[in-house]
Amino acid sequence: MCAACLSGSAAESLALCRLREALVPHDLAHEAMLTIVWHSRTGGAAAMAQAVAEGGGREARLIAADDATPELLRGAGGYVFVAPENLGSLSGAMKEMFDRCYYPLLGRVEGRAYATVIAAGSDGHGAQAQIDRIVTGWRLRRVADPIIVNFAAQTPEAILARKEVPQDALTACRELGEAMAEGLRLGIF
Ligand SMILES: Cc1cc2nc3c(=O)[nH]c(=O)nc-3n(C[C@H](O)[C@H](O)[C@H](O)COP(=O)(O)O)c2cc1C
Repeated sequence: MCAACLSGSAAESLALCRLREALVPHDLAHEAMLTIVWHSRTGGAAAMAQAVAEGGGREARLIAADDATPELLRGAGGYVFVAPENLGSLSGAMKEMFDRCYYPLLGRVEGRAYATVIAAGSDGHGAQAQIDRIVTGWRLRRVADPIIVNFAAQTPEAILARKEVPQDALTACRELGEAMAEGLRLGIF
């Protein structure tokens, strides 16, 4: 079991570990044009990150927020940030990724393309606005409309349950990945 997953209950931690293993099949050393940085606790953002990567095809790579380094992010042509909203803002692991990478990349990724996908229980705009604010410092350019998928999870049971992402949301994520990869490949972004 990886260190990042040791905090929750045993069953929850094991499930998250499997999720991480399943979602990191790509060679992290490959300098892909489209880098999808993701964090997920109950599977919603993870499934959407996977769909973005499928759309992006060979030019896309998935990086779990815990595994993201300034070097890996610097090697990307564009970014899709996929994460849950927690307590009105970005989930802690995703915020930690920005805290860790922000200053090493400041002034080194200006003008690159980005987009966001947020998994939410009832809102999602706080997390999205927080990413927008952070990457304004990096001078990234939003190139696609924000995607927020609301799972109508507001009770503790619903919030802790594994999330099933609706097909139309997965399709939107695949199309986002496809459009971003194509735009980067053609030099439009
Ligand atoms: C501690 C915690 C706080 C949350 N706070 C919010 C919130 O402020 N707004 C919201 O829309 N959803 C909130 N949620 C719900 C999650 O965003 C939702 O369950 C989402 O599906 C989680 O994404 P994931 O399935 O990728 O882990 C919260 C969930 C947790 C565990």
